[in-house]
Amino acid sequence: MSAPAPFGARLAAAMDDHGPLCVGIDPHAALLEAWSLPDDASGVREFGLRVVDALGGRVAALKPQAAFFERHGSRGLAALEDVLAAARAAGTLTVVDAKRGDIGSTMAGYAEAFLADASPLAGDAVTLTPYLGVGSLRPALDLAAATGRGVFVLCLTSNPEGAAVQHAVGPDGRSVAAFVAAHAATLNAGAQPLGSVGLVVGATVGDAARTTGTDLPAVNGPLLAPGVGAQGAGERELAAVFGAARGQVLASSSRGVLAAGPDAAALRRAAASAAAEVTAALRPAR
Ligand SMILES: O=C(O)c1cc(=O)[nH]c(=O)n1[C@@H]1O[C@H](COP(=O)(O)O)[C@@H](O)[C@H]1O
Repeated sequence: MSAPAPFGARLAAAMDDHGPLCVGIDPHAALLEAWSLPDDASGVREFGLRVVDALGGRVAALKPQAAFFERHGSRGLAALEDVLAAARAAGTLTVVDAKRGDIGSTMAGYAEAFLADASPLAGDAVTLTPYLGVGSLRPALDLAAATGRGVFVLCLTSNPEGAAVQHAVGPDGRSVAAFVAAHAATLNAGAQPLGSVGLVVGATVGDAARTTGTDLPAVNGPLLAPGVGAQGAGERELAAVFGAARGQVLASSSRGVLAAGPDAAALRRAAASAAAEVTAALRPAR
């Protein structure tokens, strides 16, 4: 069997086809109630499958939030596996939002869980946290490269508390965010049209890329931008945060789209409207 195209190339094609929108699958207890689903593993499974059913083949990517499945234990994890399998069958890219990071030897275990071909928890990409050192992520980066998968490493997160860590300046005078971005840039060097080592940069971070000296265009990889919708960011914020890196951005919205459910047609309308908004911001007519 031939090796799959690298994640960056597959994502770039999906963004061209559907617009640069990722819809998060975040089965919060309040949303389960609003969708008349039980707050248990069967509820999160049904929630996820309905989102895939409504939006599979219509958006660039889906991003199940592992936390909301893990809170239901082993049955919740089985539900996440089923949702990932359904998205795969629908031909839609998935980002498993698990935010893992550990010392290298343990990181190899997380990498096997979320990036190995044989793992039922593997999507097309996984979110990673670099705060045990970017070098500690090596097992995940290697396995992602070997299997045609991708990663999104936290860089400038959408929450206000992130700045205290991410804007901090190290002994070499570089901010933590700039250091993480430079690492990704090295790994993505020469990749066409986009590398597979992505970063998370919230759509709510204002001018943080500039003030922290984080060179986003140089990353040459995808930039996952949560914060659209429920956290308040829209067209103006996206354009301001990303500037010359706009073409690399995969904007992400969870509650902003999910609140329209459970009706499939309403979910589709909400996703189409969010996709139009982020497309206007990120891919203005040339
Ligand atoms: O990695 C993420 O996706 C992420 C990073 C970040 O900086 N901020 C952020 O909100 N997220 C995730 O994006 C989703 C945002 O959900 P909404 O605020 O409902 O759109 C949640 O699943 C968060 O965990």
